[in-house]
Amino acid sequence: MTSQYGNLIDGEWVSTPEVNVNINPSDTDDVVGRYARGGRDDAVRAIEAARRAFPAWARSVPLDRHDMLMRASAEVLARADDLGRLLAREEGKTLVEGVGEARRAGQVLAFMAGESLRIGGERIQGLAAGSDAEVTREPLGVVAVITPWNFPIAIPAWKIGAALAYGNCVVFKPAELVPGCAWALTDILHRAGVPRGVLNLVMGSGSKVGAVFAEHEDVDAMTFTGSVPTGRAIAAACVAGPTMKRMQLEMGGKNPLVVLDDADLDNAVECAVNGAFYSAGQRCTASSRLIVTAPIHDRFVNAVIQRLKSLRIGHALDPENHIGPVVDQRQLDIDLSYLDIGQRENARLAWGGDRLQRPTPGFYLQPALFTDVEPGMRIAREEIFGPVATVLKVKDYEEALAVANDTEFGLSAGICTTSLKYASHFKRNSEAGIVKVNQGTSGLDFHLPFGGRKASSYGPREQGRYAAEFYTIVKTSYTSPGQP
Ligand SMILES: NC(=O)C1=CN([C@@H]2O[C@H](COP(=O)(O)OP(=O)(O)OC[C@H]3O[C@@H](n4cnc5c(N)ncnc54)[C@H](OP(=O)(O)O)[C@@H]3O)[C@@H](O)[C@H]2O)C=CC1
Ligand SMILES: O=C(O)CCC(=O)C(=O)O
Repeated sequence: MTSQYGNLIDGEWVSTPEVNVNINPSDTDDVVGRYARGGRDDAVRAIEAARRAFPAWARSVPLDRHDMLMRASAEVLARADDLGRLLAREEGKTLVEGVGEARRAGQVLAFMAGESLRIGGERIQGLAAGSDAEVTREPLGVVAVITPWNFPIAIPAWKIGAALAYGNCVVFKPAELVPGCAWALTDILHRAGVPRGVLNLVMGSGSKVGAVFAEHEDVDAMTFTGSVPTGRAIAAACVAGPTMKRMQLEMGGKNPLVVLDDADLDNAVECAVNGAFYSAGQRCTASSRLIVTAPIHDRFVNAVIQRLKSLRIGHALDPENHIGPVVDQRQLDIDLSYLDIGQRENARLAWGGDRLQRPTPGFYLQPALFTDVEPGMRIAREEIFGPVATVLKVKDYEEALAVANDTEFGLSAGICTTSLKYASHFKRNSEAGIVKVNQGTSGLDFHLPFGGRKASSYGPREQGRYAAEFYTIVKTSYTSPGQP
């Protein structure tokens, strides 16, 4: 049987003999669809098509790029309920989260449409008499987009939207677990008028399609979101060839949420529960380390547990549920192994961690809260990427800050406090790319720069106007009037 949903290469939908069967993690008997599984040859053909399309697309009229992205945005927004449903079905986010993410994808495309009109530069007087300099931005060429499964439509939209807005061609490889949203987004952009070869979708495995994108010399830049080990492997391949590729790598996190004695307890509990457990904790910005000062610790932990007891975990498409399944058996096994590791490290499993049975066969796990966690424990240092959070008790703000920064990661960090002094100090001294005060560490605005420090990120920021730093290359031109 060939695939029902093909790859888009050089403007044509192409099916493949190998098929990726897309399974619903809420109900493994439910087949979402049969998607193409391309190989190395498909990846090369896509890159060649993008290379051929680039000169014309680079010279395209900004208003045409704007209008095309706006048409795509309008369709994504108009179909947000259906796309959100598809997302919930293939990834396991709840319906509310899925629809919210689809809307965000539509909004980000509209923002990037505007960016295609706002690309600007500078004119600076040169040092020599009569010399003027212009600093302008040009597209890079062919950009490879490799995305993870946990934000199946928003991350592709913010990468592809930016790449196209600034005049680049794209070869796109989504995570194999979530081909549905990637296909739908590509189809929308294709019908919105993206010319032949400018956007190519190659669904297939990371080790085949992704590896070709990283190695091929006709790819000029790589934007990747995923795990740290994959990011490092891709980075090595991107610099190994004759032309080193520009890279933007967004990777993992082990994000701290500090809760001080003076915090508004209800708000702190909401930030913690939402940040750590919604989307089944499968966010690189998840609040997986809750760092709590001693006087408020027991009240906070009890309140979090009470809140967790009120959450319904079940089928992602049931609007009554707050948290869906984890994405697949592999992720479930990882989560369960960390529950075991935590208990062997003598942390206390204060709540949850049970494998849940529901009417449909799915990967359901009760949110788990560890207390009595020490900063050196593996559960406090390694990214789990599931509904498992740790509580670390600290003496005071100074210790909280030190523990918050004591990590190889640096994506997002939060603090719950009513003290301006501590909030301001934390904003200045947190070693994270994103700092939130009295807000959860997850849930970011699409018009603001997104990215981390340390092992979490490499290269220029994504999103907002800052995306131009990655997706364009600066040219400096000098002009003298010449002889009169
Ligand atoms: N910082 C951020 O912005 C975010 C980071 N993440 C991180 O992503 C991880 C979870 O996502 P997950 O999809 O499992 O991450 P992976 O790193 O496993 O995969 C990410 C993407 O890379 C592809 N890939 C895998 N191997 C290679 C390779 N050798 N060459 C090129 N591409 C390859 C995957 O393809 P395939 O599907 O075939 O495996 C997938 O499309 C978490 O660690 C999380 O923290 C997630 C979202 C946001
Ligand atoms: O938290 C967000 O809004 C999105 C960030 C993201 O991409 C992630 O957490 O995986």
